[in-house]
Amino acid sequence: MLGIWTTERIRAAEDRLLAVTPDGELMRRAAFGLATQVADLLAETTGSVSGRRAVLLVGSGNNGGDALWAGAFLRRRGVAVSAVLLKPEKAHAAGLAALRRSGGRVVSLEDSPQWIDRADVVVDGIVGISAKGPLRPDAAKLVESVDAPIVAVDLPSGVDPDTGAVDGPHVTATRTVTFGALKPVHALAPQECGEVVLVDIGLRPSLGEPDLRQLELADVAAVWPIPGPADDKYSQGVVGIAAGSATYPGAAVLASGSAVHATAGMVRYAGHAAEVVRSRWPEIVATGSVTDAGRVQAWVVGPGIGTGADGRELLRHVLGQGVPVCADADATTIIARDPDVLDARDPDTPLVLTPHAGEYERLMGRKPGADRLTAAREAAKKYNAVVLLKGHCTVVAAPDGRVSVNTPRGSWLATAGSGDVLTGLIGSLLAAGLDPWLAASAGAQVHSLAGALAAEGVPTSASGIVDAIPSALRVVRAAGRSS
Ligand SMILES: NC(=O)C1=CN([C@@H]2O[C@H](COP(=O)(O)OP(=O)(O)OC[C@H]3O[C@@H](n4cnc5c(N)ncnc54)[C@H](OP(=O)(O)O)[C@@H]3O)[C@@H](O)[C@H]2O)[C@@H](O)CC1
Ligand SMILES: [K+]
Repeated sequence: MLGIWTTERIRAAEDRLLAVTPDGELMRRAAFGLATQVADLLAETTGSVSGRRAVLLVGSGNNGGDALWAGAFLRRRGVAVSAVLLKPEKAHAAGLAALRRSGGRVVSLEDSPQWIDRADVVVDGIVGISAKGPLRPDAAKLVESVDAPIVAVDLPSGVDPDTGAVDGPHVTATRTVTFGALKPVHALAPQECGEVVLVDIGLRPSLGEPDLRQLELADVAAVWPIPGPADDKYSQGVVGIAAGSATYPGAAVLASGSAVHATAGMVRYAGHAAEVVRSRWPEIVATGSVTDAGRVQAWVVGPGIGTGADGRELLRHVLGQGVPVCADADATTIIARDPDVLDARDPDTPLVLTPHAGEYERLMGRKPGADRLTAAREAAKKYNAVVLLKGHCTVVAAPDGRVSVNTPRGSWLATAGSGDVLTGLIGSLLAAGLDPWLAASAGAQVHSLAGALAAEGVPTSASGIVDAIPSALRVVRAAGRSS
């Protein structure tokens, strides 16, 4: 599991480490790692390093200092380096001196276009973890004129370090080289960061527990229930699906199919779409009502059940069964309109809510806003539930403060019915007894992997995502074996 720390925590850890490290040492470690990555990118994109041209965009802080020191290291490898200083009077003095000693050139803002035009690579050292807001006009103009691949120092300038929010001009990097630890921006703004490379500068022991986590496929493999010799259909978990209606059976078919593929456990369906579900998935035991569904170890409730009195009663019944519940779609709306429905739930019974931004607004009375980590955390606290906040990056917060982020593999999940598939996955994992935060986090990973595999570069459908779940699980298992 990858750990991610907020900039406040990073800064505190850096201060502790700086106090016991010779002056300038951390920056030189960071800059050496940066220079190596810039040289590697030059080799990859042009076939050589020596004789190539790098332009450094240098802001007024230590981020610019990293770029200047890296420029000095690149000179040793024969790269022609020019630095454009956005605020010459505030440029990092030691870094600038090192660059000058190494034979690097400093060019004025006015002269910069001719150097930027001829650059093989541009290094973005405009601003790092002290960034506030989008790029300022002078920096924005420079960045706009760049055609060469950009290596971002620590993070792409103009993107918020703690939320990944983009609210105006910013850098879109080919590669981002960060130091000491991952920051939220790296998980929340994958398109702006490009490939993220972490350079070790010895910070990890000073950091403590991460603020945010990102599951790797090997983590998913470690928790995903795979039947062993002693397992039967019950020990893998029996999941109940209360979804869909006679008029709209699609949600029922998708959530049920997803559950069928997710684990080897048994799937029960209860609702008005029983006929359709049975004919599509003969392995499912389908009945007309949740009251005669039989024993289940977790419920999926919500997609397509409607938001009227029947839907409300259905939700109440399911919440009162003392087993984990994943409440989605219409169930979220019912809870938002009538939170008393949650009285049916024993507070110790795990509940997973899976709102998109609109449902979040209904639940919380406000939009999630740019800080989606805090938004998800607050909803998790308020509802004493695991909250999976959908969006380009899916954030999963638990009431105990744990948060994970699932960085997408493209935009393939933006298709009708995709959410029903996710709910089915999470429900199956809950039935298998997984911790609800892990169930939601692992479900989101497999969902996005199945989406990418189903799409293979062209738009796919929710049914396509269901069909790709076995392939996604094979990829997950392979990652588990090779880790
Ligand atoms: N500490 C360490 O040991 C290590 C630190 N390291 C490195 O230091 C970096 C942090 O450096 P930092 O704290 O000096 O600030 P940094 O991010 O460079 O910003 C500087 C100034 O930029 C300005 N500015 C703000 N917003 C802006 C915007 N939108 N657009 C344009 N400009 C903007 C604002 O100044 P102003 O112009 O307002 O005076 C702000 O004060 C970190 O990311 C890592 O790269 C590594 O070397 C490892 C060791
Ligand atoms: K930067």
